[in-house]
Amino acid sequence: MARYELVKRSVALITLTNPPVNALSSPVRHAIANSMERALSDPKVRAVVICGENGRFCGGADIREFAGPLRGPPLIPVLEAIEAGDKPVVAAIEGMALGGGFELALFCHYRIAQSKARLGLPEVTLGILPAAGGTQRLPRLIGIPAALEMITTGRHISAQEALKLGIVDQVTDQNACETALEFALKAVGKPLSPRRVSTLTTPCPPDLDALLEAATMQVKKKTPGVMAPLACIQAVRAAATMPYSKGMKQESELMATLFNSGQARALQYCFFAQRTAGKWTLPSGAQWNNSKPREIRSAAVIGLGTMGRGIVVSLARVGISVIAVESEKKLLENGRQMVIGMLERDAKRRGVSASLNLLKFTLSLQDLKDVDLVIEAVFEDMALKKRVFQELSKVCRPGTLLCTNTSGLDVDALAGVTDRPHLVAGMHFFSPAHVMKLLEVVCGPRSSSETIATAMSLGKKMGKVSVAVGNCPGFVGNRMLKPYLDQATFLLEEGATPEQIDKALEDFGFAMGVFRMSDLAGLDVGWRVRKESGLTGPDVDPKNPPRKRQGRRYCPIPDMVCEQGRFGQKTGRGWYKYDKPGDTNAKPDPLIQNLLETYRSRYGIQPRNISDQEIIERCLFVLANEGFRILEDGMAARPEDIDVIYLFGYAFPRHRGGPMFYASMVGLERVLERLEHYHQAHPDVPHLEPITMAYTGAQKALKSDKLDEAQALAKSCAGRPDFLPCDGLSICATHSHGKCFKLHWCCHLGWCHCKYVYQPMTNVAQLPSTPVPAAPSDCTDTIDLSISLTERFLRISPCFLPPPCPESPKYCNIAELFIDDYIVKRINGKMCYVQRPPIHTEAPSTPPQINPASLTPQKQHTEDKQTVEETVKGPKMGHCSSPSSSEDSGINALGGHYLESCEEESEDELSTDGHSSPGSLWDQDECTLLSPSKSIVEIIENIETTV
Ligand SMILES: CC(C)(COP(=O)(O)OP(=O)(O)OC[C@H]1O[C@@H](n2cnc3c(N)ncnc32)[C@H](O)[C@@H]1OP(=O)(O)O)[C@@H](O)C(=O)NCCC(=O)NCCSC(=O)/C=C/CCCCCCCCCCCCC(=O)O
Repeated sequence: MARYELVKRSVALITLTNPPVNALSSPVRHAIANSMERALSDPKVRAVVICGENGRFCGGADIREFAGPLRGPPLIPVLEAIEAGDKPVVAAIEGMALGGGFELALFCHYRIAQSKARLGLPEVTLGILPAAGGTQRLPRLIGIPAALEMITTGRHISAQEALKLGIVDQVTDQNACETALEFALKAVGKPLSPRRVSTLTTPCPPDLDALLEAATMQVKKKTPGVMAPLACIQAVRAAATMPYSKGMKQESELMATLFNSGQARALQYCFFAQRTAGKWTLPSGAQWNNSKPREIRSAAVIGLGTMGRGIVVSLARVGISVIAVESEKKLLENGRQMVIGMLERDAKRRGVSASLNLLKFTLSLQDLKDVDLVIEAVFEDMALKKRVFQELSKVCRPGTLLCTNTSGLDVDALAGVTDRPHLVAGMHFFSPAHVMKLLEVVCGPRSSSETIATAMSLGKKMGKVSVAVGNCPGFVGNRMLKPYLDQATFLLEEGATPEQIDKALEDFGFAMGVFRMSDLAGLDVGWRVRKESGLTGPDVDPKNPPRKRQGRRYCPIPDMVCEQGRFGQKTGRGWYKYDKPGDTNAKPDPLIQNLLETYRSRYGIQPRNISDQEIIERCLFVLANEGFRILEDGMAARPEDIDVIYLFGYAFPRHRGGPMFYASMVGLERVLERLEHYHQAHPDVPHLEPITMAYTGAQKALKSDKLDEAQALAKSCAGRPDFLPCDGLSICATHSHGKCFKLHWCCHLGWCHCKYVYQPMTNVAQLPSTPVPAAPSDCTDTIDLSISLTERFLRISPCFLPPPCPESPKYCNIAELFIDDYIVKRINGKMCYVQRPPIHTEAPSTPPQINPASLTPQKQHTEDKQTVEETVKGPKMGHCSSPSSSEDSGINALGGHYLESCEEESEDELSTDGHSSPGSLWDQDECTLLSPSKSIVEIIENIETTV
């Protein structure tokens, strides 16, 4: 965790060794403390240099540690020992010094930075503040205004800026460590007192109050409702007005408030969710670490509208040569000028030269024959896109990847008109494409893993946050947007105003409410989509437009607004009025108020007072509900992906974590209950129907496939602030992923989290129960299973049919379950919770014979799975096509049963062994995840129990 060396015979070199970012985990803090003690007590040592391995000084505190009880030596005393020592300590900063890493450097007496290094205090972005003295030391070093800016924004600065501000003493183009060693030797003998930042007086500007007040106003405007920046300002005030020790106390009190807040939890979740999204995974088993992307050197973009232009800029500025295609000379010329202007402005801003030489503009698709990848960005019209893809198929060399920038059309239908469906994928950019960070990479059923890997890697190269999604109308983001918009307009019908709804959403944290956002985006876009999908158009009676269309509630008000030529900001009128077209200052419009009143009286709707709570619940719970449907349909791999899409594509407030995380913070049972309540009030709005009530068991992948992915996911969740090991008191009825299943991590409010199902956990205390009749003492029908339950599901369960007991007991259950007093079983297609009898005897017997080869954990493609299952010795399950049947049935949070895919009479158990501790599991390698453990299976006769 830290290496200690004596170099140049008199300098102690302490190297932090905690890849990938040398975070200050407990062992690292230990190692620093020990190394410093050793250096200070060794008479040979005259100076100390601290650096980080692999060219990275330190990425700060280990954020994963924030999730659990704080262990190990506290950071501040460890750092104080550095400053207090009587030997000069020099920080050699390469790569980055962030957060606690930067604070570590501030405790050193000198700082040397490599010229490419970045420094900063990003804690505020994690919902906390720099609580290892950062808020007290930085103002003392560089003054209040500069420190305030760095601390409240979390901005990373360059080494040069750090030098200018007086944070570092020297910047070098050479190796920072070598330079620091030389520097340290020269510092020996010089007085250390002036180098101790804690002893400095904060330069206090005369207008301190005004400065802090202005900063407060700015923060409130920029991040309304977010606590951490405000706490940062208070801490910085303490640096200016209090002695160091009191300021430190204030800093730690403010930290304590933030540390346990939901906002901190949400923001830390966002940090990890963003990184998790890059680790894409497909139902086929292909994923980020087993699929190789192609290198893309040349690309083409078809269509130079707003989207096409943004995509060209995004490609060219990362060094990819681009051929831009338009259909008409005038459009091409217009597009060329705009693209060049955009690239020049972008280059100026970044202080580099514009890469105009990478661009070529053409009217001919023939010019695309040699490019590596094409992104089609023509008008959102399926027939047009199909023509383009047919043409591309003829023109481009056989290996060229063909991507479409559609916002919701069927990518597979486009793939189908080409000669290379496996090389077709969607790349859904968000407008403006050179600014917006989100990219949805749409995987069609025929897209190859190489195609997806290439699109994901290209997105990353372009600086996008790329998320792999499935191919369904609207993909993930726009599919969820529809029910959200619907709720907003239904609320208008029922009595709310656009201002009221927007205010509630803005108070929640959105930068813009739904109606202001729609005005900005343009109302005509949605109108056209509704016309194309047959929801509105000339056939609709304009005087009396029906409020139910295509079998569900429909609000015609948006169409009526468009019919008046009100398309939003661009026309100067929309849901609001603007002083002139293009203006952004939205003002309530009495004409809209009028329209709403007339509408309501025409349909006999009695307007009612609608609370902000109802607005938030209906708009946001329906969003999460659709998210759960998307997970269920397998169109997103995990809730993090959905949240990342909403954070980066739809400006969901980051301190709320995203719609899925927010729902879990509210409490999923509460969300379900409210959805049910609203659905009862509005039964003609299917999107309000809670997902667990509508569960259909859509995933059909083989069980072994699911388990592999669940394992990988569970492993990746270990130690994260938003996921905790199962408390053992709750169970997931569908999966029976109890704590002993070794696969299960639940989100902090009790939802079973795995790739395929996101199921509520039920507290055992709330489970209905039926006592189990005592097993006969001479029980011969008990089998000792010397394999883990995971393996049993994967390989062994066929052995249990027909049951080994000649008397053919009707029901099977596993005695050692994940919850002490309960067993879970499926009886006649129903999940039952059965209470264990008070005294229980186990009679081990011979384990079933297993083909050892079949126990090797395998990640394989679907075709291979059959082979594995065929190697299992023993009779096959007669009643259920795969051992995955447990995934297809269960009991939901509201106690309702839903159908399973097995036959009605099937009787198999759903349970786990009882011996795992998730905490220790993740240290093991992939193979031991499936290593055998003991479990007892009992066959119990004739239990009459239903729930
Ligand atoms: C710029 C980066 C560092 C690197 O970027 P990049 O190269 O692109 O790599 P990434 O993909 O981002 O990251 C690679 C992997 O590393 C993981 N990672 C990165 N940083 C950390 C970290 N700091 N901790 C843990 N893990 C980290 C990342 O997840 C990737 O993992 P994986 O490959 O996906 O598995 C970039 O990563 C970056 O920006 N990192 C974050 C930098 C940051 O924000 N640092 C600040 C951290 S917070 C901090 O330092 C706080 C300091 C104050 C400490 C004070 C402690 C006192 C606590 C007491 C509280 C008392 C309250 C008690 C109240 C009570 O209950 O009573």
